[in-house]
Amino acid sequence: MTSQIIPVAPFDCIVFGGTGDLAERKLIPALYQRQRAGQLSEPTRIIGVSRSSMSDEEYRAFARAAIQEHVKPEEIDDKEVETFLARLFYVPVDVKTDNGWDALKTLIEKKPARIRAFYLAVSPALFGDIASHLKTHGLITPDSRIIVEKPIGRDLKSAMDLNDTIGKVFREDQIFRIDHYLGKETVQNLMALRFANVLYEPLWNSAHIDHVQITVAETVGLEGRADYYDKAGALRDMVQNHILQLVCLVAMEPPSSLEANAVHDEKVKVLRSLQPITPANVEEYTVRGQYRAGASSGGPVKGYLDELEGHTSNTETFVAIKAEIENWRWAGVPFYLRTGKRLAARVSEIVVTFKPIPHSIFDQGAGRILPNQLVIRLQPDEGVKQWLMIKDPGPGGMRLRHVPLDMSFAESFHERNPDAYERLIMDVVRGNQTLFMRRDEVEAAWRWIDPILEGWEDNSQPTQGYTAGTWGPSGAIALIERDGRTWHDSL
Ligand SMILES: NC(=O)C1=CN([C@@H]2O[C@H](COP(=O)(O)OP(=O)(O)OC[C@H]3O[C@@H](n4cnc5c(N)ncnc54)[C@H](OP(=O)(O)O)[C@@H]3O)[C@@H](O)[C@H]2O)C=CC1
Ligand SMILES: O=C1O[C@H](COP(=O)(O)O)[C@@H](O)[C@H](O)[C@H]1O
Repeated sequence: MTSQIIPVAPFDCIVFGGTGDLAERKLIPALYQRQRAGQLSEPTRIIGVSRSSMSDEEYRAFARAAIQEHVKPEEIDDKEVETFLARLFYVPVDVKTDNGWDALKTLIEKKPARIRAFYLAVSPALFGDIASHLKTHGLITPDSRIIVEKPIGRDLKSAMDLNDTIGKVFREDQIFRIDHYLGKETVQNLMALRFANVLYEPLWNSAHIDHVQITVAETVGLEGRADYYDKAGALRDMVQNHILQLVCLVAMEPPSSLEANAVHDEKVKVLRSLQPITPANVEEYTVRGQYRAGASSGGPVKGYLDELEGHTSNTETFVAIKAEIENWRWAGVPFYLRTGKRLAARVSEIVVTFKPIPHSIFDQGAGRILPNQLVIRLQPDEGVKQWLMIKDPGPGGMRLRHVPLDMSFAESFHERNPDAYERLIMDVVRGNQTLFMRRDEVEAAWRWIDPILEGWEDNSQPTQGYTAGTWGPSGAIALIERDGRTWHDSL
């Protein structure tokens, strides 16, 4: 069975940074896929903006190459590509100056769609210039939206400044702060699993759950992003946003509806309930790592410092944290979080481990009774596995076995799984904020992250080396093993 695609209202998507990496790898392919799915209606336009001098035709050639490079060959339909490219326009603007804005305004107002989405795919340092020029040139209509990418700040103060800057020009309901993890299929399935079944909710608390693990492991290294990454590190790059958003979705109370504010309210409560990690206990609760030369599936790989070509750096490419949520539902249930680059496998998953049974009626010959586990796999092989104990089939007496009830989405559903950006951009056009971050969420996340950063700095906490292609530094293993638990084997 295929789900029905409902076209969205026509819109103008003005992509600042239209020639950058994000536009090339994610935004143009995502918009093309929505064209192919029949979701774009006339007269939707995509207007690329950056400093480079380029004609519309040259921008269309850039977009054609982006589609060829980043869309699977079997998903490239020449007719749809041509229809899509005809929607593309380009205006050179240096957003720091007044140059180019009049030309942009003329183009937008020539055949304006009611909905305008300004996508800021540029450095956050340019957000203020863009917002104020949009205002002074009268480009913001009541139906305009602005889409901002992470990083939203590098600490609480800078995040508040950025939010203030944008908030001077756009209403909160017009601001769409993207966290692409929220657009991933399985992340939304987590909501379905929790709130569309009666099975889990009665068990979803400290009486029945022993602990939760969230792993976001990557095999890639710096990928040419040293300038950004070395100033950010894994805590700012992945934990402040993606991982804390996953924590929120696992831990939040049932919202009264899927309406955006109802969901945001519950997520903010989780973030505010996170037990602070302070300079006094940061070494006990966190581990920082940095990869050294090693191997990946593609062969030998350089260490982080080699990739920086001679700079010294204490930036973490790996972080593990034991987080605790101080509320009735979760008191005493640790959330072990880990993320890193150049790890042993690319895998993102949430593992909920239930408590052991209170008493066994089986004799020793039945084997070990392992706790039930719910494994929600975000990527690759999206799906959910519920691990249970069952009897080994056959006449050989009572032997127990740990087996998964396996719901692999790829096997269960044969539809193409849209990329997170496809879903999120369409939600922007629909004006649906549910899968975006509200201002207070971003700031509450920084409020928890800032003392960790301060603690690392105050204690000069060094990064522990780990060999590329492994699961991170030994300290990360010790972090969980000293609580008598182990990391879930994600392979
Ligand atoms: N790449 C990714 O996968 C992700 C990126 N992000 C965020 O998105 C943003 C963009 O990232 P990315 O695409 O990688 O960056 P790039 O450096 O690849 O692209 C930057 C873009 O901004 C344009 N630009 C720079 N200065 C100006 C200016 N003064 N006026 C107008 N345009 C300008 C550049 O074009 P030109 O030089 O021609 O002006 C280019 O199109 C960053 O904030 C990044 O952190 C977030 C998540 C993922
Ligand atoms: O936001 C980011 O996410 C990517 C990982 O995203 P995924 O969808 O491929 O899991 C990460 O590589 C990057 O450093 C970070 O900025």
